[in-house]
Amino acid sequence: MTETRTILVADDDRAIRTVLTQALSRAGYAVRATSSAATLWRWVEEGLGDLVVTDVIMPDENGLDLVPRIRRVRPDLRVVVMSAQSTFVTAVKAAQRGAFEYLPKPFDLKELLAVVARALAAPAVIVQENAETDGEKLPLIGRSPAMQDIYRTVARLTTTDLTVMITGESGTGKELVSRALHDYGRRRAGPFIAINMAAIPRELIESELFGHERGAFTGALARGVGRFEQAAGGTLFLDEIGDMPPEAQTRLLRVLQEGEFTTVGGRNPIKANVRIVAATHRDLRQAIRQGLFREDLFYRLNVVPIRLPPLRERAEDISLLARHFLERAKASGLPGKQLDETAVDRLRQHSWPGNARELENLMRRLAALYPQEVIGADAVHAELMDAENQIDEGRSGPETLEQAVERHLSGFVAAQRDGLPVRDLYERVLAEVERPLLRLALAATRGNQIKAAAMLGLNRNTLRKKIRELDLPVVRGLP
Ligand SMILES: Nc1ncnc2c1ncn2[C@@H]1O[C@H](COP(=O)(O)OP(=O)(O)OP(=O)(O)O)[C@@H](O)[C@H]1O
Repeated sequence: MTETRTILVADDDRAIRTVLTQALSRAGYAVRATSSAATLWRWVEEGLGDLVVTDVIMPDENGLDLVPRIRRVRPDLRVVVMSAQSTFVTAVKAAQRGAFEYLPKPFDLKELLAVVARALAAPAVIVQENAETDGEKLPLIGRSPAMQDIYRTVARLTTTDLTVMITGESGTGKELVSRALHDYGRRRAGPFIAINMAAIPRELIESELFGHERGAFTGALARGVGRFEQAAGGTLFLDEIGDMPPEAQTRLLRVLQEGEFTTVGGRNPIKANVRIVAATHRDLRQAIRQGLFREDLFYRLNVVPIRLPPLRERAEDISLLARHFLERAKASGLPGKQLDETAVDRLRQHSWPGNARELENLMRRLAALYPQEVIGADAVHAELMDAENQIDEGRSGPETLEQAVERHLSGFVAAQRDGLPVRDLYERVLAEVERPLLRLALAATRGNQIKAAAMLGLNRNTLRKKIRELDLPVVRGLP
């Protein structure tokens, strides 16, 4: 029989102690629970317990302050921190002080039990205490579960130098997250250097990244220092990595493999000393299938992926963010404004294709243009409509597929509003797109399913299955 493990629980809320004690006992652990940090500390000093689960705010001491002390006297004793103050800074502090895991309250018991099991099973590693970042100013706003997951990941990453790949639509905060990784990470004393692949002429990207020797190309009058060298000791943020030209991709891959680089026109290898954070709004897997992005480079960069959800998937963050942006606008010299509840409701109805950046711009406009101190739904609505009209007018060139689909679907949804309930809409709409797509691919390859599958980037069996499901005619050699 395996020995019973003992969990030490500290929380000043009796209800939480009861629930945790019951759940952990039922799962086969012995439990000791207390409401005070002092008692927890005494147990730890006496050598009791195999794991600590502690709250942050307790009447006599902050649970986070206990973590480094616990780790000093009992480095093997893992600590799980729970907190209702579920902010980015709490998550980072818990990670930096050596907590094994951080659980934002409320959490579900299954999650807690999984964390407890993991903590007890994890091999004993001595977590180095990391120097602390100070300040409570929050770099990232949002309390949605999706953001909590991101805080936890970012917090854990601040104690490592692992390469990170951030994906997300434009304006979701990719640059902000990369800055937080740097500002709260081990390299924060070093530089943070950003380079945007989409903003630099393709032929200059290699020399921008790696530097060049004098005379390496026409116009290279002096030696140029590249971003890799500038970022030494710090973080290099490769923005819009999906837009990197193929030659630069090959060169970057070599740097990641070998840990050193040479300047354009140079011979002597220079040791790379950067933490790389890459970001993209593109679907890189699709770019790989299209032969536009190197798969081997992708795997080198995608060591820890972070996906930033679009704002419409975390509507509960909109009001916090909006108020945060109004504060920022005020700090930059614009008049201070409040939003009333109707304004917040109207904000929640919008789909935010430009994500947090769009919300930030809207808040700045409201602060600058409206005289009243309290902003209501009317002002928000008027500004949203105005921005939409401007986009429509400014739209040049042919309509994109996405726009066409959206136009079509909004008409469809509006027509159904008072009619019968809509069913299976997702399947039906996808079939509408899939059918012409497959038909065209088959026509273009004269019914050759191998070629059509390659063209579509689909597996041959998947294509065959889809042809059957969509009831498409199979014709060979035509037209
Ligand atoms: N969670 C957040 N909390 C506070 N501010 C945010 C948050 N997310 C985004 N912002 C703000 O929104 C703006 C856009 O964010 P950012 O530039 O990081 O987006 P991005 O994903 O890098 O965009 P792009 O892909 O267009 O470069 C910035 O001013 C940023 O400070």
